[in-house]
Amino acid sequence: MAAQIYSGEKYASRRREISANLAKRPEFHDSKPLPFMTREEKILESSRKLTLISKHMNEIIDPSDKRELYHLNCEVLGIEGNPMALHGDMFIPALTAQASDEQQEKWLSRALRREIIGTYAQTELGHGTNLRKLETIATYDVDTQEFVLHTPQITALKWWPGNLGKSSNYAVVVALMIIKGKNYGPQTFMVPLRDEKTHQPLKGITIGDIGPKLAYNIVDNGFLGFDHYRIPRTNLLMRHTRVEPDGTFVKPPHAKINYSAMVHVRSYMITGQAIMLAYALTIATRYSSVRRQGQIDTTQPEVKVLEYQTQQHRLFPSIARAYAFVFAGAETVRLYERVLQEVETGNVSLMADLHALTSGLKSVVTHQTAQGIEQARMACGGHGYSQASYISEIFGVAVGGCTYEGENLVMLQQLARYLVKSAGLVQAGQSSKLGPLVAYLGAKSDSTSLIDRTPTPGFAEYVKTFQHIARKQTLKAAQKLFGFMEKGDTREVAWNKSTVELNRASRLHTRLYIVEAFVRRVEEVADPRLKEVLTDLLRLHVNYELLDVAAYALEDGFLSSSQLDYIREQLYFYLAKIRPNAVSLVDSWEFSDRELRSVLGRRDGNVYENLFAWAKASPLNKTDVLPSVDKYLKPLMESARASKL
Ligand SMILES: CCCCCCCCCCCCC/C=C/C(=O)SCCNC(=O)CCNC(=O)[C@H](O)C(C)(C)COP(=O)(O)OP(=O)(O)OC[C@H]1O[C@@H](n2cnc3c(N)ncnc32)[C@H](O)[C@@H]1OP(=O)(O)O
Ligand SMILES: Cc1cc2nc3c(=O)[nH]c(=O)nc-3n(C[C@H](O)[C@H](O)[C@H](O)COP(=O)(O)OP(=O)(O)OC[C@H]3O[C@@H](n4cnc5c(N)ncnc54)[C@H](O)[C@@H]3O)c2cc1C
Repeated sequence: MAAQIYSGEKYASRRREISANLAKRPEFHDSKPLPFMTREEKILESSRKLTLISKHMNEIIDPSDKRELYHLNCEVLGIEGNPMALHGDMFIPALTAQASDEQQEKWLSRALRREIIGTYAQTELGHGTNLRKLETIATYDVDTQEFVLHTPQITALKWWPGNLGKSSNYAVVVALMIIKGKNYGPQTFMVPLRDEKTHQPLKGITIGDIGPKLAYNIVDNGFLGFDHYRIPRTNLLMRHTRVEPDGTFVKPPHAKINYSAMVHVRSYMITGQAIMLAYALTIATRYSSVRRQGQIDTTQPEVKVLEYQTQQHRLFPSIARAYAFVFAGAETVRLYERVLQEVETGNVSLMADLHALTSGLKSVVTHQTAQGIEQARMACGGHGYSQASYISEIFGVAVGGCTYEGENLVMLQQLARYLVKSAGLVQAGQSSKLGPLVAYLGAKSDSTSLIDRTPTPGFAEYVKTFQHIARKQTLKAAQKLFGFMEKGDTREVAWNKSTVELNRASRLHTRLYIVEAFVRRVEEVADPRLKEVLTDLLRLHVNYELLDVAAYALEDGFLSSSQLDYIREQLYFYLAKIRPNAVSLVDSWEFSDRELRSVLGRRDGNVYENLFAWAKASPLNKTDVLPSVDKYLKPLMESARASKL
């Protein structure tokens, strides 16, 4: 099963080898539990381990293999980030996709060797979503052939970029490019921030950390201001866009080609989110198979809480989603790599499809992941609320994905733009022009769903029902938009009046895609035992997801209430059927205890002993009497006692 999750036996077994190798190297392990450290201690500890990784990486992994590096980072550094997180996630991808060969020789090679540390500085105090209104300006000075970076007002301060505050000495900075008074929109520049030897900020640069956040606090998200700060013309990233010495602007082959670092993260983060969801479910499912509370049969001992249907309903559909997301994530990474290669040859035809797909997936997956993690925390009762479970940290890190790389409701609108165009083609009788991701929009629905109308409905009946729902909502939302426009609204006003419906269409389209990705993967599985378990999980998934969106199919009679009853019964049937495999389904992700960092979720199942040992190690228990008691509480009680006398 691990080979299914990790798209092949090769990487699945490499993960095991890497974990086994690290188990023998105590210097790579957390020196104490992360929840017992201050933010400063965590950053120090993470930097220590980062240095070890840089020194010994070649002995443990193939550093050219992104996935091996990712696993090494998960084991050693964990999810709370590290001082070079953005270096790998965005700085290197931005240089790879946007720097010219010459620039890559100068900077990318140094970045890969970790001679310099970089980040991606785009968001500002006043603007994150609307990139065209960024306020940092890069004005071209033809005389000196330099760009002058400037922060004209407080809202123009860069704000949020990861590792900007304290760790990075370079950044790919996004600024509005002005040449001879003309605004050429957001462009990307390579900008030195700190002296390479002293690490002091360079003259003209104001820089620092933005303070603690909900989670992800090892990362020093930062602020950055420029005071007429000059960089050479050749620091504009010029793989696709160019500015000649005389200020002539040479357009890229696609207007949004500079957004590639964002598309990179959106493509990879689907897998990252699936893994975080699986972390939380591993913890909660293992704990639920140890925790005993209450009885189902009063003549029998107390049961494991995993026997309760409500507990299964709380956890198992999310287990299915974690599998679905990791399968969908593998597809987005494949498409991203393909588009990256094609863009190199000047072919930008798939950029819009990739953008639409990743915009929808990032939004739906992060939202459902956060929901699933929070349910997993609650499924652990009181102990879930303790940081010993580590689920609160997993939640905090994962839920950040709803905001970063494009606020979810905004990114759903990006997909909606694509869907509306596709709906326009259908309306114009040009369905043959629809791309493969939206071809279903041009098909005709059956009059009713065939679920429960055939002896054992196959996945095709479910897929058709999801297609019907997504098609109906897309065409309806587009019609609403077109209707407002016909009545005289501008497109923008009409769009704003239709966005709740449009975003619904985007979610339904994306959920259909996720179901299809799951079906595609299960169909490929050859091993019959594996296929049976995955088929059960997929059946749970399709029934659960369909129930969740059934209102759309009930309102036009595509599904009847008796079919809905059938879907509910199927759901309950598969909850029970999956129960014996539940622990194996989470164990199949093969997370080591070090990677999970959860006292509740450890493989040995000795929850109570482990919890007690953890509590005893809490910094508050180092002494029996705290200074706060000596200083305040004792005098308070003493004076209360004295006044009574
Ligand atoms: C192995 C496992 C690995 C796991 C790895 C996990 C990684 C985890 C990493 C965690 C690190 C997190 C770090 C976070 C970093 C950041 O957050 S960086 C900042 C991110 N910021 C954003 O995402 C901003 C969101 N805003 C936008 O993207 C844009 O402003 C916008 C909303 C898309 C609008 O852009 P604008 O330029 O104003 O567009 P318009 O002029 O309106 O045109 C829209 C048309 O452009 C098309 N388009 C937009 N983007 C793209 C694109 N990227 N590619 C192709 N096309 C694009 C869009 O479709 C519109 O087209 P039309 O409909 O045809 O007009
Ligand atoms: C953990 C984390 C890490 C980050 N790392 C980086 C980084 O490394 N580099 C970097 O540059 N940035 C980074 N960011 C910033 C992040 O990319 C932005 O916060 C994000 O893109 C959202 O933009 P915003 O903050 O401007 O939100 P806003 O756009 O202000 O969103 C506020 C609300 O307005 C709504 N809204 C905005 N525009 C529209 C619209 N057109 N239609 C309808 N509703 C709208 C949103 O849906 C939301 O409800 C990070 C953020 C976080 C939380």
